Amino acid sequence: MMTTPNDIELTGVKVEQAGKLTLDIEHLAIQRGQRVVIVGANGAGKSTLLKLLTGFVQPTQGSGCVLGYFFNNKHCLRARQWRALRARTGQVMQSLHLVGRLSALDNVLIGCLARREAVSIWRSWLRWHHPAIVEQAMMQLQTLGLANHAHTRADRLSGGERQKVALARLALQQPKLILADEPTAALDPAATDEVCQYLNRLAQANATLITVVHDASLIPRLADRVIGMASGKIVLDVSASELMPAHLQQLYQSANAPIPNSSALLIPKPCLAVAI
Ligand SMILES: Nc1ncnc2c1ncn2[C@@H]1O[C@H](COP(=O)(O)OP(=O)(O)OP(=O)(O)O)[C@@H](O)[C@H]1O
Repeated sequence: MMTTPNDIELTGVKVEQAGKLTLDIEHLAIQRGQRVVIVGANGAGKSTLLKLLTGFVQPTQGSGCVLGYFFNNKHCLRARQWRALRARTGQVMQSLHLVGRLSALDNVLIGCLARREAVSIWRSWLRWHHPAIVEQAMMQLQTLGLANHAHTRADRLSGGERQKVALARLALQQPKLILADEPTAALDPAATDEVCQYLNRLAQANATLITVVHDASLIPRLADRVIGMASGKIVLDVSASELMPAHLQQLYQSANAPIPNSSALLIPKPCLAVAI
C-alpha cells in the first residue's frame, strides 16, 4: 500500500529564546495534503512552531525536515536553501507583509516571484509581469471580490481587504505548504467563510495546510487534524472528527485562559462531524 509522505517531521526539537524554553516537541509528523489546525492559549508556542518551520527560529536541540529540507541544531540550512523552502511555503501571518505603497494587484503579483517559471530577476526588478500572470492575479482578486480595488494602494485598503490581498498573493505563489496564523482575525462572518473556503481550495491543490486559530468555530471548517499546544509542548493530537469540546476546555483551562468562542465548544458532537 502506498503511504503519503510527510511534508513535516520534527524529532526531539527544543527551542530556547532569551533563556526560556519556548518549544519542546518530542515528535511531530504531518503528512502531505493534511489540514492541521493548531490551538492553544496565548504564549503556548504556536507561532514559534510556525517560525521554526520556515527558519525564522532555530532549534537548540533536535532535528527537522520540512518539504524535504533537513536541518538540526548543528546543521542549519544555508540561506539559499531557506529561501527555496520559503518560496514553496505560503504564509498568511498576523502582520500581513503587504507593501503599502504598491497596489493590491502589485502585491498579489509578488506571489509569483517564488515561481521560477513565472518570472525572471530583471522582470521582477522592473515589475514587468507576463500578461498571463497578471490575468491570473486579477482572477484571484476577482474571486475574492476585490477586482474593483486592484489598483488601490494596499495602505488604503481595510484590514479585511488587505487580508484577502494576502490570500490572493498566496494563490499566485502556488505553495506546497501553507502556514496561516489567525487568517480570519478581524474579518466579518461572511469574509471568514470566504477565507476558509479559499484556504480549503488551495489545500485541495495538493498543499499541506497548517492554520493557527483562536476561534473554535473555525476548527471544523479548516481541520482534518487538531493539535493543541501548551507551554511549547504538544498536549493534544486528535483527528477533527474525534475532537470533543472537553479537549479544548481542558487545554484552555489548564493554561488558565478564557475559552475562545465557548458557544462553538458547546456544539454537540454530531454537528461537528457533519460540518467537517
Ligand atoms: N523572540 C523571543 N524571545 C524570547 N521569548 C519569546 C520570543 N518570541 C516568543 N517568545 C516567547 O515564547 C512563548 C511562545 O510564544 P508564541 O508567540 O509562539 O506563542 P503563541 O502560542 O503564538 O501565542 P499567541 O496566541 O499569543 O500568538 C511566549 O512565552 C513568548 O513570550
